[in-house]
Amino acid sequence: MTTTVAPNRIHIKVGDKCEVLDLYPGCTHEDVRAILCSAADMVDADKDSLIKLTKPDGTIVPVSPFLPGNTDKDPYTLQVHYRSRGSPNGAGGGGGTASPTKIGYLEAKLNDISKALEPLRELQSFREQIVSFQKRLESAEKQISMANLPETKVIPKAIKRISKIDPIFAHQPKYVFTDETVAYLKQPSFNNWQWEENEMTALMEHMFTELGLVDKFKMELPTLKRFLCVVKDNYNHNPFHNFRHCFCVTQMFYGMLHEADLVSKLEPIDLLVGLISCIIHDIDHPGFNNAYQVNAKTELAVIYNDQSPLENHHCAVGFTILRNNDCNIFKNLSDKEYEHVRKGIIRCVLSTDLTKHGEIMTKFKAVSENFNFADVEHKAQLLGMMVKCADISNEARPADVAEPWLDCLLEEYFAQSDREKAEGLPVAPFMDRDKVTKPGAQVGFIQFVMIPLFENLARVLPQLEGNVLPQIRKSLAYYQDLQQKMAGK
Ligand SMILES: Nc1nc2c(ncn2[C@@H]2O[C@@H]3COP(=O)(O)O[C@H]3[C@H]2O)c(=O)[nH]1
Ligand SMILES: [Mg+2]
Ligand SMILES: [Zn+2]
Repeated sequence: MTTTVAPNRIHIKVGDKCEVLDLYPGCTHEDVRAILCSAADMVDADKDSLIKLTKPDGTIVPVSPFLPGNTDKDPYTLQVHYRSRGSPNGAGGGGGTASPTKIGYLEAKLNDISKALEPLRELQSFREQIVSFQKRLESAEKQISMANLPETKVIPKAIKRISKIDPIFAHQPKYVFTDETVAYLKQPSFNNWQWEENEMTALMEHMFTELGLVDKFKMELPTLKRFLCVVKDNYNHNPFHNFRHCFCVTQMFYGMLHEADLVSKLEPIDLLVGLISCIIHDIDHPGFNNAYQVNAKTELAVIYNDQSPLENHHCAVGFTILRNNDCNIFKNLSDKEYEHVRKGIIRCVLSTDLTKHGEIMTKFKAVSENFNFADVEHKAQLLGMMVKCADISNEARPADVAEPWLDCLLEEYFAQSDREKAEGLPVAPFMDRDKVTKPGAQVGFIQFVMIPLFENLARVLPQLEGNVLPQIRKSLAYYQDLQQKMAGK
């Protein structure tokens, strides 16, 4: 007997027209995006374009293969905005012919641009400092090349990229979040997909204020905003290792702090270490992992002698941004506090290299036997474990939030393995599009990496057994079941 699986039927409104779309089981996040773009006659929209679906009551619906079905009485409204790499903030009219609204839009834009030019003056001296810094670096480089060495840039990209400061940030809209949103932000089930980049930076800014870090460390709000904005601009537009991943990791860390009532058990300085570690932990990720860096003998592998080149780079880029006075949220810390914060952040970010996983797990198991919140070393280990958990926490979220992340991860993995094949480099089986299936990628990862890691952390934070571990076990059961079905059992 054959059974046909019914598609999920959704009704959407694009401008004046109504469309009926069928989403078949097994379709991916990318498939859904492609179907929606074609319904909006914008087949050339790329993965950076913004797709927004709203219910008739204005609620935003996350674009995912799990879109709830609806009827022609309550169609979703679909908007697609082109977003090119050149305009990462995504402003755009979405093409179309010039109309009075379009002219109004252009006029408003013109106003925005002229306003945006004001802070340029403010930034002028900052730029001059960067230029003089760059000159000094260039002369240092020249001295190296005087010895007729090949032209190797010994300076991490970070230092050049910091010039990517966008003067427009100062005129970004002010966001006011509802009580419901700020309470939801503390939940591990928070849905990241409905927020745009500027909204995510504003949510992160809220975390600093809510945790009392702005007051405690006398942070100036414009400096904090600038720091977050520069961090955002220094994340690359990779399928997975992008600013949205940074936001998710930070939000899960923040969620765990609240879930386990750590705000009262840790010192503000510990919260600061954890939060900044999450924020910078994958900054300027090139989309190719450490194995690729080492095998391809890239600049990063050479600079860092094959020792966690990416994690070292993320740290270096983060601290290069912080060194800049206009972004330095640590400027009012005492020397002792700064030293502690820097050491803690370096340790947390380096702990996200999964090749260090076994060692970190064993050490934490030992301290968890008699964990002491007054012990500095114990707390440093706890923070490292929390950042690691947050980093791999996608499957601790509801399925409709987690699954698109798996598509993103596999897209990045496949791009790497394709390149490795083309360059004749070793290919890891878990990245090979000819060998990987979605359940195959998740079952082992959840069973042998995620669950033992979260269970280890739950020895000290038992509250994770309540809201976080059950969802991870549910994801494991889902993928185990899918794996069996695919094997025809
Ligand atoms: N298979 C699998 N790997 C993951 C998942 N989440 C994170 N990872 C991997 O774990 C790594 C942790 O550090 P990174 O974020 O740099 O890169 C991450 C991915 O390579 C997941 O859900 N499934
Ligand atoms: Mg990483
Ligand atoms: Zn990460």
